[in-house]
Amino acid sequence: MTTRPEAAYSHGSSPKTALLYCNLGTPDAPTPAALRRYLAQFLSDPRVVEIPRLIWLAILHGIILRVRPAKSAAKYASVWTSEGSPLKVWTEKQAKLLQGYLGERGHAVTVRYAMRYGSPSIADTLNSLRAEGATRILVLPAYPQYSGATTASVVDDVANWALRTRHLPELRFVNRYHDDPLYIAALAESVRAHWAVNGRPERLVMSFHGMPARTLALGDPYHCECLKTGRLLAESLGLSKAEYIVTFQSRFGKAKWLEPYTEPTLKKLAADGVKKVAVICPGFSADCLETLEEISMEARETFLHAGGEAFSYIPCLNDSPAGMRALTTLAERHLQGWPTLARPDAAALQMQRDLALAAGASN
Ligand SMILES: C=CC1=C(C)c2cc3[nH]c(cc4nc(cc5[nH]c(cc1n2)c(C)c5CCC(=O)O)C(CCC(=O)O)=C4C)c(C)c3C=C
Ligand SMILES: [Fe+2]
Ligand SMILES: [Fe+2]
Repeated sequence: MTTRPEAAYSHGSSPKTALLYCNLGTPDAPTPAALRRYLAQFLSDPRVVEIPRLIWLAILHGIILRVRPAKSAAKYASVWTSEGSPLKVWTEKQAKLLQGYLGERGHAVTVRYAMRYGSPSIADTLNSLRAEGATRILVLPAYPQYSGATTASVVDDVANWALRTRHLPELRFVNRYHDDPLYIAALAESVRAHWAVNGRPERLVMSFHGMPARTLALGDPYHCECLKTGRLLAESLGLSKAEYIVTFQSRFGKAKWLEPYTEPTLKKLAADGVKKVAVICPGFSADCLETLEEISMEARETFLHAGGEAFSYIPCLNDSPAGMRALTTLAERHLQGWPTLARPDAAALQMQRDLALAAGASN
């Protein structure tokens, strides 16, 4: 093992705490070439595609990377903004806000964001944080529900960086926040705000990113955590079992994925006479291709085409104050014991306010 060269150790530097907010990653541009680079890195991750390596690499390079980049690029082009990919724009904004909210609560913490695939990479960002003197780093993956393909893959990447690093910071990881009361309250608030404008639907469809069905039998808690988020959100909104449904989207490949699938469910709802639905994607911390194109464009079209009359999409938490407060309190909980507090009174007061808010929302 060779570690990369690092600055000489200097005595007496004060400890510094940082937070690394990690999201999935996105292509640099909505072009086939950028998509090819992004998909090659993403789909070569053995956490993401768990089929025998040699067979998979032959399929990936022989077929998928020849066909998919152009198709995906066209989809990305339909959601691309003047500032770039929505996922990156939101993730960057969330990291800035998180730094601000933590600061307001009296915490001196440097917050950065990184992407598991593409840029800025986790390794580069960890190197910069170390160069800036970070001695303790809390890694917060932007995934409310744990899965091997997402959360564990972030941990792999950090561990790979650690293998090449001599002077390691103290490291902590957030594994999940699928049942966090403030996260659920933030989702519920976004649904209520949406209903206030668009009216109540006959069904609330909660669509989560899918995973191969076999991962459930292999011990991945993702499916259970999605269902729990769905149940808690429904309880918080006072919805009966008949008024909501949890579904799984973004199936990739021919294998069976977690069911029920989102689009066929919407088709069936329309065929059964349901005229008005609202769709929320609680597993995505920020709007991205999968929500803006697959749900708000494609799934809408499917539902309306099948006889539905009103389809509304409820945006992700993005930079909403309630969502940001949930992330901030989550970070605070995981930072405990690390002396980050410049103003302990401010943090304690805010935490009390948030807990009171969550208690109010769940009543
Ligand atoms: C939120 C959790 C996610 C899980 C679980 C997940 C699993 C997973 N994804 C693929 C394949 C693709 N996903 C793609 C995009 C994408 N996936 C997530 C999140 C999860 N994926 C997000 C947030 C995004 C959007 C990224 C963006 O740039 O906006 C794509 C790329 C797009 C495309 O070509 O369709 C692929 C491919 C697999 C195989 C998988 C399961 C284990
Ligand atoms: Fe995905
Ligand atoms: Fe389950």
